[in-house]
Amino acid sequence: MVKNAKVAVTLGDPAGVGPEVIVKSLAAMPRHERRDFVIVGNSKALERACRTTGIDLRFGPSASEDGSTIAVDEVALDGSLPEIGKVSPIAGDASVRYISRAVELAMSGDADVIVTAPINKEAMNLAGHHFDGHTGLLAHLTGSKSSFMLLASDRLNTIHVSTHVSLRGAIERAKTDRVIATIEAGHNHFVRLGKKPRIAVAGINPHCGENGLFGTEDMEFLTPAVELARAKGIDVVGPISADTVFARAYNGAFDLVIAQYHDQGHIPIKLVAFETAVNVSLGLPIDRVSVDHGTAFDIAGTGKANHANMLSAIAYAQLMARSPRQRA
Ligand SMILES: NC(=O)c1ccc[n+]([C@@H]2O[C@H](COP(=O)([O-])OP(=O)(O)OC[C@H]3O[C@@H](n4cnc5c(N)ncnc54)[C@H](O)[C@@H]3O)[C@@H](O)[C@H]2O)c1
Ligand SMILES: N[C@H](C(=O)O)[C@H](O)COP(=O)(O)O
Repeated sequence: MVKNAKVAVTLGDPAGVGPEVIVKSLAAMPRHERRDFVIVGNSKALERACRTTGIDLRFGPSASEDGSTIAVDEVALDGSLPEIGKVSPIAGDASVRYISRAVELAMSGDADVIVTAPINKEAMNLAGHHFDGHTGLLAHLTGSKSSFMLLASDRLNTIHVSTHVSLRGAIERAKTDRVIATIEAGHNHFVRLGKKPRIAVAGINPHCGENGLFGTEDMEFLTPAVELARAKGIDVVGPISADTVFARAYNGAFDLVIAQYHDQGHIPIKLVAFETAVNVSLGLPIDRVSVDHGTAFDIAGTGKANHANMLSAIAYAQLMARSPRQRA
């Protein structure tokens, strides 16, 4: 068991609210706990966030014993510090290189877990890094065949069969094999955290297609996936109509809902737990937890960004670091 988990926190897009929520979170924790963190990014961006928020923190290449200096693993910007609140390829490129460096730390054992501040996907793609977000990029960097996005909160958890694709693409992806793989990834995660989860699969069509009246995908692909997963000993039911399954889970009937596409799972979670829900990447050889909000360019540089979500991500990351992975 890891005692004091070493947490690598990536800065996110330096033009967004990432640096602000990081410095606010560090300032909110007892000084000695700051020794467990290394920020992967640029001190200049952190210092700017300190000025914005009126926070007094010191950064250096390594943490001091008493936690008064916070460790920064410097990743040089390819240009000057990007302007706050603007999409920029320099910021997009930097945000990818922070993640890449954090993966090196995690793969080598120099970090137990990665916590990520938000990146801007437009900026990342403008810089020539053609990924759909952290989840796909992390799969690429770790040589993983697939990765899954879990959104976790106190009363509602949902893992997605697909995420950053068009609705048309999502329907194409909601096939039996992929649904089973998603059920298994979610199941294994909960088992790792010490719980045998009760899982519900959300239908893809209105009322699960109503026996083919509104589409046949539920009976063709989702019902067999549930049957096959049950045969593997997983406590899973469905498909259940997506308009009610999240409310039932929120009220305690299920520990995890399998969402068929991005917004099906994201809307309910962000509605009930925008401040506290965290985004967890599953199916990778390393652990990564993130805030569930984005770069919020509309408020970046104002000091208004709420850091509660970053604190939740850090707490969930520490929980994962204390929970050993199951051997295959
Ligand atoms: N973890 C991530 O890296 C992540 C997550 C979500 C979105 N994104 C990316 O962020 C960019 C902007 O996305 P968006 O505009 O759809 O969503 P967003 O979460 O950045 O903003 C949505 C709304 O929530 C507010 N908000 C967000 N974070 C807040 C905070 N900490 N405190 C107070 N208010 C906050 C914003 O001001 C805005 O009004 C996109 O490129 C998107 O892909 C990244
Ligand atoms: N859909 C994610 C969310 O809202 O939390 C977000 O875009 C981040 O995705 P990645 O973790 O793949 O960057």
